[in-house]
This record gives sequence, C-alpha cells and structure tokens, in this order.
Amino acid sequence: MKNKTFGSALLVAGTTIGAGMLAMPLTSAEMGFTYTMALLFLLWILLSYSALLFVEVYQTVQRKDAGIATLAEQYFGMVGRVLATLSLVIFMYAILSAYVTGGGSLLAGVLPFLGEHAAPISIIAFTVILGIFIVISTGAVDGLTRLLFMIKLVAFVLVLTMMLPLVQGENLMAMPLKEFLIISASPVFFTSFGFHVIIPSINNYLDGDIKRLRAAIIGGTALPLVAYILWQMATHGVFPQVKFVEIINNDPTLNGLVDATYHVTGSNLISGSVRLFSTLALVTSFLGVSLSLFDCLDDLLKRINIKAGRLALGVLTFLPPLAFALFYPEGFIAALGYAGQMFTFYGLVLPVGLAWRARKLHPNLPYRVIGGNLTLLIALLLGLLIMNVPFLIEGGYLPKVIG
Ligand SMILES: N[C@@H](Cc1ccccc1)C(=O)O
Repeated sequence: MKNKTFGSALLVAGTTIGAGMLAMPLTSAEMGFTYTMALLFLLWILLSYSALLFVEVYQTVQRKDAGIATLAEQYFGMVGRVLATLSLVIFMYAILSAYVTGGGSLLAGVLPFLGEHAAPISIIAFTVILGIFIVISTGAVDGLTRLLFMIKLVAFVLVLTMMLPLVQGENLMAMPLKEFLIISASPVFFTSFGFHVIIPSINNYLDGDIKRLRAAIIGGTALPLVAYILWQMATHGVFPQVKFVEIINNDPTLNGLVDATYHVTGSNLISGSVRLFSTLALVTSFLGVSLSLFDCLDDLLKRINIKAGRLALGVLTFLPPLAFALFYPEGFIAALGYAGQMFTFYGLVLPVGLAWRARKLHPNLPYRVIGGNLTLLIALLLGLLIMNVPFLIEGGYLPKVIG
C-alpha cells in the first residue's frame, strides 16, 4: 500500500463518520445553527486533543502493537488494565452489534427473494463479507476503506449540491428554543467525533512512527469536522426551525429527515444519495471498529500468553456481535445506552490520566500536546460533565434531546 499515512487518515475519518453524523441534525434541531457550530468546534477540539494525548503516550510504549489496555496497565496497573479492557470491549461489541443489525437490514432490503430467512442470512452475509478483510490484514481494510470512502464522498457531495442551494440565511439565524440544549446535545456530538479505538491499530500499521500517527489523526479528524459543518448547514438551513422541529417530532429518525428533504428538493435522487451515503457511513465505521476490536483482543490474549491466529481472532471479534444481533437484540441495545459513558471514560478520562502520569515519569518526551496541567484538568472536567448528561436529563435538570 503506497501512502500508509493517507490510508490511516481515511481509516480515522471512516471510523468517525458513522451513525452519529446521521443522528446529529435530529439532536440539534431545536438548538439553532450558531450554537450547533459552537458545539461542533468545541467537541472537535476536545476529541482531537484527547487523541493527541494518546499519541504523546505512545512515545513511551515498549511494543509498537501495544493496545490501549496495555497503556492503562503500564501507568495504572491491573486496575487500569481491567477498566480499560471492560469499557473498550463492551463498547465495541455493542456498537458492532448495532452496525451488524443495521447493515443486515439494509442488505435484506435488496435480497427480498430470500423470504423469511432474509434477515438472518443478510446479517451473517454482511458480517462475513466485511470480516474477511479484517482477517486478511490492516492493509486490506485500508484498501477497502479508500474505495468506499471515495464513493461515500461522492454521495455526500451529491446531497450537498442538492441541499445547499436551498439554504436560507434566516434559517441559520435561529436561536435555541430552550436553555442548556447545548449541554444536553453534547454526548451525541461527542460520540460522533469518536474514533479513538483505532489509534493502536494505526500506530502499529505506521510502525510506531509518531509523526505519521499525529499527521493521520489531524487529517482524519479535520475531514469529519468539515463534513459535519456542511451537513448541519444543509439541514438547519433548508428548513425553518419550526418546520424542522415538527419534522423530527413526527418521525425522529433519518427516514423522517430524508422524506422531508425529498419534499423540499422534489428530487428522488436526494433520497437515494442520502441512503447510499448512510449505508457507506455504517460500513466504513464498522470496518474501523472491527479492526480495532480485533487488535484489542489480540492485545488482551498476548497479555495472558495465548497466541491466537488471525482466524481465531476473527471468530472472537465477530461471533459475539452476530449472536447478539441474531438472538438477543435487547442485550446490546441495553449496552448501547451506556456507550457514551464508556466512550467518555476510555476516550477522554483515560488519556488525560495517562498523559498526566507519563509527563511526570518522562518529562522530556520529544512530542508534547500543547497546554499544560490546566488544560488536562479542563478536559477531565468536561469529560465528567458529558458522562453525567444522560443522568441530568433523566433527573429533569436538562432538556431532553433526540439521540
Ligand atoms: N463516531 C462513530 C462512533 C464511534 C465512537 C467511538 C469510537 C468508534 C466509533 C459514529 O459516529 O458512529
């Protein structure tokens, strides 16, 4: 594979742009575009910062294939290893089960001749076909992601060329309908910028070259930011806020949004493009998360001195989400409810802790993320706040949002 840094940046962007992007406009409909922009920038900075903290800490690893849980053990002992492993593995199994279910039902839609077995067959086919690439190698996943990401980009540009000309300046001026919506919406936006599980895989893929890892992360997070801004501008700008809120109250799903855009643009092409785009968003994010889980399990097995082959690792990666999707969907839906919390833990609280310890033990590391202890503290506090937002909404302290 020629330029691995470019490929890694696309793996980051591909993992990031997933289901979250589709949920975001529904979550922020009542918030108005200005506040939406503010939240996008703030969370982009926060999550790029935490990813770069991982890069900083990766300068101190002993093996280039060390996983996040190995880093946690290096700095926080067995407690760190166990907490990191649990939050990573449960998070990834839950999100993969959701992706397998979603991908399966999309596939079943084009295979109706399978009759009553369409759903399970499609779920299995979706997983096996994509799983093969994971089992082959990271290079194979890189190749497939490049291809799919390009098609995804074309579909997205098509959506934008149809929607952006209809944007009206006054729609973008809308203010939040309730106070503190920006806080309520933060977990959905936060998870939308998530990709951190893939850092160990690309660190290994780039042979532990910190400069290239850093470049891949900066490039790979800039792309989603631009995509999210344009997407929010299109959705917030096409509809007056009252209408936008009405749409999502009638059907708070992507389908509702697609139908509404179809009415405004009068074009069938828009529904097709949004559908193609959302399918590919799901697939590229699935590829990124599966690759991450595969490497995370490898890291765990190495720790307990089990040498598993790629096929066995593939089975361990895909069998549980398949089983959940086929036999016990309630299980992963329950786990998914806590996905945001698990991600805030390993994606923000943990890297802050790691960097804090690493800076004490290795004060002269060549690369250091800007900002000192105060920045670490602010990031930690924001992480703790975002982690508690669902409880604050439940307790009635914050307004409810979709997502
Ligand atoms: N950002 C992904 C979700 C995700 C979060 C964290 C890690 C990996 C994936 C999405 O929007 O769907």
